[in-house]
Amino acid sequence: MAELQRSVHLHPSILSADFSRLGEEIARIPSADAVHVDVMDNHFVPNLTLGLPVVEAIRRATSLPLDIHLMISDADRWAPGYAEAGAESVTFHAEASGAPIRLARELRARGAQAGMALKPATALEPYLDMLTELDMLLLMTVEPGFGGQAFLEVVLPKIRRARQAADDAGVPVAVQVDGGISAQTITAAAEAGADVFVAGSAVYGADDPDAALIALRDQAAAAQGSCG
Ligand SMILES: O=C(CO)[C@H](O)[C@H](O)COP(=O)(O)O
Ligand SMILES: [Co+2]
Repeated sequence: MAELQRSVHLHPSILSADFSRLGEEIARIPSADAVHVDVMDNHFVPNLTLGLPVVEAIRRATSLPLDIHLMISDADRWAPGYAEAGAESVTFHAEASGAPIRLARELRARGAQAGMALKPATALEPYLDMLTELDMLLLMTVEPGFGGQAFLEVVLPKIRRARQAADDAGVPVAVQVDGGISAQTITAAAEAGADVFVAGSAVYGADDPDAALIALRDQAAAAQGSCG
């Protein structure tokens, strides 16, 4: 089957922003396609960030779409609340869900796009037959839990297999990558077939975060165009 028409989306992660003034920090990235919000529970991952009340406050502080990345245990119980809070997409980890198909359907029923994430070492193949249930598949390119880590090139073949499987099946699922995305790594991820890119330190570590995200998005689009 012919490759689906793709576009590039850049989602800055506020994990690398100043949490004491989140509203102002989000106002520095007006060109973002969505704001990536990392929810960590100090159980699924060894770090603690923020939860539903803060996501609700962020929802009020910006008109940008919210891309919620849940790194929490018992996703079946907690994820639907984030859809209710007005997130455009809610991504749960497959490793934290007992019923991923049911959860994806519940997220869609509550008006959010359904995303499912896989840690670097989690196999893709057991989940390929549920791609139609998903709007987005997140392939982690670092171990979840912290920003500023190095991109794991070992995930590149999994990105290629996911893109190939989606294209072969004609499923319009986005393939998101998260972790270590920068000017040094985004071309390889785009060439492998990713189309949604999360970048935390590479955006908020720049003097001009909006210029940085635009440059990253342009770089990914050029890479995608050169291999399409
Ligand atoms: O989910 C995450 C960590 O678990 C973050 O979204 C990710 O690490 C972004 O930060 P950076 O671009 O600095 O790697
Ligand atoms: Co994330």
